[in-house]
Amino acid sequence: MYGSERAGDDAERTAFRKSEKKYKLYYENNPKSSKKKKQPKQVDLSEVLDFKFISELFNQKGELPPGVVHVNCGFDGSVFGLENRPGFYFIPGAVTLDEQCKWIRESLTNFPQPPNRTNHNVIYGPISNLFSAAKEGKIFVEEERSNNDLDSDSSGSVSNGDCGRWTFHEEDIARSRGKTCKLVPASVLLRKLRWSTLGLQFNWSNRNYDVSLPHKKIPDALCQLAKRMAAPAMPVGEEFLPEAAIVNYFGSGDTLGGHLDDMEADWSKPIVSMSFGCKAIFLLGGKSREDEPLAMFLRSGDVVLMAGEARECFHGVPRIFTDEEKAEITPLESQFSDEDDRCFLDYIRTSRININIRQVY
Ligand SMILES: O=C(O)CCC(=O)C(=O)O
Ligand SMILES: [Fe+2]
Repeated sequence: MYGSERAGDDAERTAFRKSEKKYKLYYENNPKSSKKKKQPKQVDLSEVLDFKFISELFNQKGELPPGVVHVNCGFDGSVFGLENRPGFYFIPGAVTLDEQCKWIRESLTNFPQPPNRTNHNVIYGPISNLFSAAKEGKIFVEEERSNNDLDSDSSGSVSNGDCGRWTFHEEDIARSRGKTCKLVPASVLLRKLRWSTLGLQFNWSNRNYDVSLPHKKIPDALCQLAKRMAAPAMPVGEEFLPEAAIVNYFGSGDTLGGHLDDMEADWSKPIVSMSFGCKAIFLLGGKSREDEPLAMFLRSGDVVLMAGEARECFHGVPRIFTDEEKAEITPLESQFSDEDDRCFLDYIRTSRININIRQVY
């Protein structure tokens, strides 16, 4: 479902796919000799629902656009729904700026730490301290393997079955070994980090939760936040129990293809999906890929809930906006203005992070 995967021919022609193509990032064809930075092609955003604007209009005048409803549920802040998508909730600006910063930091430092798995696991095995290695300009080096090296872990380096042993090194040491070993800068690996999983670990090959994989509980503060956010979509008298979370990382041009999240047992429980960093377009389709999806903006701090019938709706993220004006992260940038936070600032200026939290059983 990630951007690099190819959809089949039939999938190419669905209403959902057409919408994905409409909003996807394309560049203008600059003449080859031009030294100018690549310019993104302009896209018509007039049909994209903007819940920030909807919320402002509702608070000022009590007005709502056709098809949008205000949900009266005692939540501290406005909650909106869609007439023809029961179980879908949008809470604009639900997460405070302080909390946004906290979860951005956690998503980059602690969440990708073993035993949590990331997309890098299959190639490199578990990687510890990727963010600090990137910050320090380190290089990941594959050591030459001898037979008795395999699966030994005494040096603190990583070994994972068929993967070699990879270790972070200072640049000069790494380059001196570069003639015989594979090298990957930590900054490249950080850029290519696409997901990490918290709590019960999701196995992407079998598309199920693998309870036999080692895991840590989701941090308590994140559970508390998710419980509070889930409330508008919860059956009366029940409490949301966060058991697993997927953290998605998007750089410029990255997409999340249309999909359903159907591996959880009880679809009456919501998926709590929180957005951080650059603004994105979210597509909410229907139960078939043939149904015309609705496009909406997701900004840093927005929360989306998908419960009940909305759990059966295709959805995805065809676009994030990384240009200064459209990313809408000025308040976040000022929070990361300290010199020590430079690396967070650099990352988030061109990235989006989504944390979606699930009750599995
Ligand atoms: O990034 C988003 O807003 C959506 C993420 C999502 O749908 C998922 O991880 O299943
Ligand atoms: Fe999803």
